[in-house]
Amino acid sequence: MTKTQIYKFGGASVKDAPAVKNLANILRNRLRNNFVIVVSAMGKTTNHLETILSLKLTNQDYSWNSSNLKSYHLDICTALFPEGHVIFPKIENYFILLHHELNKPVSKENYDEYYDRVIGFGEMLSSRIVMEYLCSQALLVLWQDARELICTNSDFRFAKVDWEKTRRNCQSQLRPKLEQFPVLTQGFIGADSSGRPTTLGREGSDFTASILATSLDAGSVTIWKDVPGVLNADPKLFKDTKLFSELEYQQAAQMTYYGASVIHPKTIKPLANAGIPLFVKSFLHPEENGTKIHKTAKVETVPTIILKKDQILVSFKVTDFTFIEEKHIHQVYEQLQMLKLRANMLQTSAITISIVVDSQLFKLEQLLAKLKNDFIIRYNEGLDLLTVLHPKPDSIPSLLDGYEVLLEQSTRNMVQVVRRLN
Ligand SMILES: Nc1ncnc2c1ncn2[C@@H]1O[C@H](COP(=O)(O)OP(=O)(O)O)[C@@H](O)[C@H]1O
Ligand SMILES: N[C@@H](CC(=O)OP(=O)(O)O)C(=O)O
Repeated sequence: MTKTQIYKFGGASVKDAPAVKNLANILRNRLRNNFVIVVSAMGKTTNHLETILSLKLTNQDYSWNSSNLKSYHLDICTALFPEGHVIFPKIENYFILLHHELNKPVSKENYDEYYDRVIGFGEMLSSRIVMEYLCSQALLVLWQDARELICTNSDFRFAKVDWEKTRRNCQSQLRPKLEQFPVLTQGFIGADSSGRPTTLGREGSDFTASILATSLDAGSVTIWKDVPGVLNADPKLFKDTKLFSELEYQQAAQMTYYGASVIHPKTIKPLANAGIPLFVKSFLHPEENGTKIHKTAKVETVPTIILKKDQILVSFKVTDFTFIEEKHIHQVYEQLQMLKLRANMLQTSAITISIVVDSQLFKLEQLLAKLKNDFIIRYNEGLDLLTVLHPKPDSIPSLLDGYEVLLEQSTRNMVQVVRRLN
């Protein structure tokens, strides 16, 4: 049997009815057996579910938000299906289940588990709609609940994959189906060993494609995006970007590590280990080659700009007239780990440790509470972290025009700057 091929379609590629039709057109001449399709929630559904969750958490009314979300999905269905189609009661049913979950109590203590029970509804809705539409177009696919495949620990919202169990599930449950029909499943979601829903971290559907690929010894993974492939900067933020036709696994992984959001950072390593190529292609121009990420001797040295927004710069100053030692860094990192926060940048001086972290619900206040007795802590919110790989002398100044620089760090191959709009 030929090797499995995996296609992943993210939120932008299923954001409305024309997008779903376009997805079907992409599959029309490409679909065959031994084919897995991974879909994310439609458009910005996950963000909307997060809004509903935070309204619920703060005892505010979310009925307007949830009825909007329902109308959004029903409007897409109205444009795709004839009246009376089975999809309509299915969507109604998902929203009944969603409200059932939302009627349960939530607190800061059970928030992460609660979040994972609710947030996966986006992927459930999307995968049902896409599956029904493909079948209505004579593109027969089987629907698979990803929570029966992707086995994780119970680290809710940031669950870690149990690779052995996931591989066993894929081989025993998915492989026999794939011999008959292509299978469509959800990205981003999994379940722990007790069957409780978990998620792999925001934007984790790319990672799902990679997990399934390694568990099935796939031939390739293709992720379909609204850009021509991987570029040397986000084209929505920067002009005159350049497409990489190919990238070495490590170079692509490095870009994602610093925040190039076109690929989820965990996606590449499993594929690199298994030698499975990753294609990033445009769903708007599917005939174009896009970017191939694979084992290659080619080293790209084009200046590459990565911008992470909504960053917080936190500085910890020792209080006892000593200097910064390893134990202080350890203390800060220990708390970051407990809070599942990553330092996107770290700088130490004689008496201060400065870190840059993503802005995340509750996290800053928890970090401050834990460390306020040992350090004088100051922070600045709403910052940009700019990383330039392979910078040229003229790469940086224009990026700082109109900005104040709060922190800067450079090596031979990289410059990182924390900036704030003047
Ligand atoms: N270096 C880059 N090359 C291409 N796109 C990038 C890059 N960095 C960021 N992006 C952004 O990534 C987006 C695609 O990723 P994403 O929105 O997560 O897709 P989806 O959710 O549909 O899977 C693009 O629209 C683009 O704005
Ligand atoms: N829907 C989830 C998972 C995901 O990966 O989505 P996308 O493929 O649209 O980035 C999220 O928005 O986080």
